[in-house]
Amino acid sequence: MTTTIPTTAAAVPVGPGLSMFDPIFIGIDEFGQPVYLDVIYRNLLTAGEPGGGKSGLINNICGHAALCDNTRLVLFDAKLVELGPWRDLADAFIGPDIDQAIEVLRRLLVVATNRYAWLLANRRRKLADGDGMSVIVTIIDELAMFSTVLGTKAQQEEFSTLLRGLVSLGRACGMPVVAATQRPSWDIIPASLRDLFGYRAAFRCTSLNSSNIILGQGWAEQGYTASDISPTNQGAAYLLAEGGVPRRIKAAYLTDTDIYNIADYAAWTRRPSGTSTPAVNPTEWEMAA
Ligand SMILES: Nc1ncnc2c1ncn2[C@@H]1O[C@H](COP(=O)(O)OP(=O)(O)OP(=O)(O)O)[C@@H](O)[C@H]1O
Repeated sequence: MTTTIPTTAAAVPVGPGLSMFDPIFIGIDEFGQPVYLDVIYRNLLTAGEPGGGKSGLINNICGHAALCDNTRLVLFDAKLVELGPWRDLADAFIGPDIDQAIEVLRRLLVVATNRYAWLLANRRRKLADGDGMSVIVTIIDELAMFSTVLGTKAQQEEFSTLLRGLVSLGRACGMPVVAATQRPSWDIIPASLRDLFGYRAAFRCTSLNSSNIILGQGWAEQGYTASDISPTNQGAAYLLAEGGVPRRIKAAYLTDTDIYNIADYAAWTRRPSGTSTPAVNPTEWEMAA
């Protein structure tokens, strides 16, 4: 009997074939059922006190996006270490630099505007799987660093205005935004910004008011408050999906080793000889649709 040893594939499919249009697994609910998010059409805001588990949730999204074909990452992390493991496969990785943050947001808005022109020309309202256009996922860890700490007041305001623009435009044109903050207060998350996020995850908060700032006014009074999450129950949160009722979840947790392993594998699948070809030089990345 003759056996044929397959030759090494010239290109390994990403994922394989994983897409941002696929539901993203992020953990389980209180009945042990898996919880999935459709981040492609809904931005995600995650907030809660330090150590509550926000980064865990964000890393689940990053891991999924990193493994997806035709998906690009734009990462903002003033602390560098939270999203740092994914930096090699990101189109842009912005550290504690408000000028760069503003510049990149401006470019993203240009891309979003171009995509709307494309949608209009094609008699469409939103991007769909199969359009062939890349999904650009923007992830911001510690929103407050860019909107209240780094730079001048004018720069912080410009950052916040541009971000508001991207969050409102991005969802229909394949450019979702995921943002996290440790400071659930009105100056960081005004209702006008919060309400643009179709998903909101409230990790442990110190007060009913903080929980309401994330989920929306009135939920704490109805019994849905992240202040009832035990400090030792990291990764537990209330997740609200637009139009629904907050749901208690426990985010899946990736250790640092898991994260680096996924990031390394994803970077390998995205190598120029693979099926997905990122910009050769991140400074020359071409985000236009
Ligand atoms: N889903 C989870 N399951 C079990 N443990 C978790 C989970 N999420 C987080 N933890 C534990 O809690 C610690 C803090 O989590 P994480 O860094 O995600 O919190 P955070 O809210 O992002 O904090 P910070 O705001 O300081 O960045 C982790 O190092 C881990 O030990």
